[in-house]
Amino acid sequence: MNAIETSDLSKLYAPGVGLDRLNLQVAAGEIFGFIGPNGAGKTTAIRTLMGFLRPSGGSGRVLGHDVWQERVKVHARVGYLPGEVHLPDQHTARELMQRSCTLRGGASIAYGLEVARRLDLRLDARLRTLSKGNRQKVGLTLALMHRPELLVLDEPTDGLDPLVQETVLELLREAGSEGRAVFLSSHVLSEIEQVAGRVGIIRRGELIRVEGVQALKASLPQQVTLQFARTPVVNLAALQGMSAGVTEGLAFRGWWRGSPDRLIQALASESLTSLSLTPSTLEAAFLDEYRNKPVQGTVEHVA
Ligand SMILES: Nc1ncnc2c1ncn2[C@@H]1O[C@H](COP(=O)(O)OP(=O)(O)OP(=O)(O)O)[C@@H](O)[C@H]1O
Repeated sequence: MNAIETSDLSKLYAPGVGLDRLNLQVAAGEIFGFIGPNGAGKTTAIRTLMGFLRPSGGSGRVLGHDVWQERVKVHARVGYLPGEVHLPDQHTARELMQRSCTLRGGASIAYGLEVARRLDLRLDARLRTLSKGNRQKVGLTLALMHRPELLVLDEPTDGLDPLVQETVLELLREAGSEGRAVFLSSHVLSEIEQVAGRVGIIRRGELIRVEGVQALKASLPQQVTLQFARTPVVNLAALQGMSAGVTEGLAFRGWWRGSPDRLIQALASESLTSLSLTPSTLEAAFLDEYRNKPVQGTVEHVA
C-alpha cells in the first residue's frame, strides 16, 4: 500500500489558485520532496492531504484512509508539522509530549526525549517564552516522537539555524532508513536534494514534474570552465550540446549537456591549462523549470 495516493485531488480557490488535480503516489518508506515557489500550492496540498481542507474535487488516500471521510484516522497515524506551528502557550514542551503519550494509551516518551535532546530543545520552558525556531523544534518533536509510518512536514527547517537544520535532515534520513515515509515541502532545494529520493515540482497549483533527484540532476547541463594555453582552433560555442558559450581571451565558459567524453574528444587537439565541469544543483533545475518554460499542459520536461 502506498503511503499517499491521490487521484485528481483538488482544492481550488480560483482557477490556477490552490491545488489543481494532484495525481501522486508516495510509496511506504519513501522520502518525497515537494517544491515550489511562494503561493504555488504546497500548503494547500498538505492541508488537503491531512483532511484540514475539504477537497473541491478528486480523491486521496493517506495510509489507506480517505483524506476527508477518514481524516480522524489520518490524524491519528501521521506525524504532521504545519507550516505555522500554533501551540498552547501556557504549557511546556515536556507537558505536551507527556499529554501526547497519554492520548496514545501510554506510549513511550523515550524517542521524543531523544529527538528533543538532538534538537537542543528546552523541555521545561513555557512555550510562550520560546523563539520561533524553538517553537518549530517543539512541533517537530511532537510530529516525530511516535515514529509514525508517515511524516507530513510543511517546511520543516523553516526558521532553524544551520546546525539544527542538519539535525532535522539527519532525523528524516533515519526515519526513511527505518522504512517510514516522509512527505516534506520546502523551497530550500539544497535540503530536499540531501534527503529526498524523488521530487515533485508544483507551480500555480499543478504538479508539473515528478522525478528522482539523481535523474533530475543528470538531465541538467553542467557548467564548463576552460582555460587554454593558446588560442583554440575548435569553435566551442558551436559544439552540439554547448549553450551560452562565452570566450574571453584564452578563457571559455558555457553550459554542456551530454557526456564529458564527447567534450574531451572535441578538445583533443587543443592545449588546455585547466578544465572544470560542475554539475547543476536542484536549484538550477528549479530555476529552469520556473523561469524558462511557459505553462503548458500538465506535465513538462526540462531535458
Ligand atoms: N483560504 C484561501 N482563500 C483563497 N485563496 C487562498 C486561500 N489559502 C491559500 N490561497 C491561495 O492559494 C495559493 C496557494 O497557497 P499556498 O499557501 O498553498 O502556497 P504555498 O506553495 O504553500 O506557498 P508558501 O511557500 O508561500 O507557503 C496562493 O495563491 C494563496 O494566496
